[in-house]
Amino acid sequence: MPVSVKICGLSDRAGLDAAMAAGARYVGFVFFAKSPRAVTVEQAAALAVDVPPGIAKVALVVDADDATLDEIVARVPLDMLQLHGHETPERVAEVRARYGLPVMKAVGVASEADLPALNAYAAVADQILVDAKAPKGAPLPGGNGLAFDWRLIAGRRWPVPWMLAGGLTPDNLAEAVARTGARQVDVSSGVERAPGVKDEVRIRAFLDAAGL
Ligand SMILES: O=C(O)c1ccccc1NCC(=O)[C@H](O)[C@H](O)COP(=O)(O)O
Repeated sequence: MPVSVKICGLSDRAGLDAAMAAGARYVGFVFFAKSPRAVTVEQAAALAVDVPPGIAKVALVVDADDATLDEIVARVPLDMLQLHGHETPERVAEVRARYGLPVMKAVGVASEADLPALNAYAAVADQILVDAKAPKGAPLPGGNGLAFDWRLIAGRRWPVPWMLAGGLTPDNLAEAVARTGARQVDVSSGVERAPGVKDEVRIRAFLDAAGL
C-alpha cells in the first residue's frame, strides 16, 4: 500500500518541481539558519505560491518565538507548522491556538526512554514526526541522515497521524515501512546529492519506493 511522502528541506525551484512531479504529499521549508537547506521568508514565499492544493506546505522551525512565526505565517502560504526544537507540549498548544494551523511536533527517538514523549505530544499536536534523535552536540536537531532502531516503535500507534523520519533512503524505505507500519514518511538527506542539494533522480526513486 503506498505511503504518503514529505520531502523536507526544499530550497530551490528544481527540487520543489521534482518533489511535486513525483507525487510528494508534503513539501517542507526549513527556517533554521544553520541548516544547509535554510530558506528566507522571501525565498519560501516565492516557492510556496506555486504549490497546488493537495500538497501540504510545511514550515519547519526550531524553538521559534512568536515574532518569527508571525512573520513566516504572514508572508508564506502554509498548511502546517513543524516544530523541531525543544518546544514543550504547552508551547505546541499555544502555537496551534495562535496561528490556527495544524502543528506537527518532531520527537527525537534513540531509545525506549524517548518513547513517552511521543504520547505527550500526540495529546496536543495534530501530527507527530517520529525522527531519529540528533547526536549530542550535533549542529542540527534534524536532517542528519541518521536512522534510529525502527524496532523501538514497531506496532506502536498514537491517536494522531504520524510520520516516520530519520535516515530514510530509496533503498531502505520498504524495510522501514514494513518494520514500523508507517503510512507517512519524511526525508531530507536521503534524496540529496550533497547537503542541501536535492537530487531529482533520488526524489523520483524515493517516491517509487513509496509506491507512488
Ligand atoms: O533538514 C534540516 O536541515 C533540519 C534542520 C533543523 C531542524 C530540522 C531539520 N530537518 C527536519 C526534518 O523534518 C527532516 O526531514 C528529518 O529530520 C529527516 O532528516 P533526514 O534524516 O536527513 O532524512
